[in-house]
Amino acid sequence: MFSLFYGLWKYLFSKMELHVLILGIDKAGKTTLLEKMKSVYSNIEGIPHDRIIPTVGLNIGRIEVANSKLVFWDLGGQPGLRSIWEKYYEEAHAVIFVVDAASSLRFEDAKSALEKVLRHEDLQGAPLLILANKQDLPEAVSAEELARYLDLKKLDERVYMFEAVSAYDGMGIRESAEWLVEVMERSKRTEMLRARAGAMGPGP
Ligand SMILES: Nc1nc2c(ncn2[C@@H]2O[C@H](COP(=O)(O)OP(=O)(O)OP(=O)(O)O)[C@@H](O)[C@H]2O)c(=O)[nH]1
Ligand SMILES: [Mg+2]
Repeated sequence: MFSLFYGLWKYLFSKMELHVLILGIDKAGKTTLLEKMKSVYSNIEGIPHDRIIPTVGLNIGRIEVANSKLVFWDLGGQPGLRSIWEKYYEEAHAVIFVVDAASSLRFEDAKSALEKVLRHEDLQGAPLLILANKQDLPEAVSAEELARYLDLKKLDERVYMFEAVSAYDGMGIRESAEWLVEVMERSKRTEMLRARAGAMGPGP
């Protein structure tokens, strides 16, 4: 009997969605990246680059990667909108932080925004994927160079990875999504969020 319930429990949890928060300062390429992810994984063409406008509210994208259902929350990165980010932290299984790797003048702004994200207690233990976006541009720095520029402290206990990507040509997109799924599926944070969702039940 126990194993029957345990099997059902595991089955239900395996069907649960994993929430990925896409953060980064304005113009980093978050929305363009989300559209590219959607087109890579669903074969449906995303919104063309030139029709994407700066995000003010929230864009939601759902994709399935290696049998896991992912829900992406893409928020606006303009300075006045960054205070909204923390409303999503508690429910996020992982964070993608997008950086425009071709705009070295904005690395300092990106670094302080990311440091603030990492200090927030509601994101404790959340795996972090830092993307050096716009690799199709000749001035873009590599993932290793970006890691040196950002020089992040206190990353030791967090599962993280830097990846070079281009939301235009799709470079690094599959590697990024597959890494995320793998780390989220074994993270303690996912276990904790699933247990919490299970304890609250399906609701009325
Ligand atoms: N060359 C190049 N340009 C990109 C890439 N990704 C995004 N862009 C461009 O960068 C600009 C900003 O892209 P968005 O996707 O709107 O950036 P965002 O991070 O969502 O910006 P906010 O919503 O304001 O926070 C647009 O002109 C995009 O076309 C990329 O991989 N390569
Ligand atoms: Mg946007």
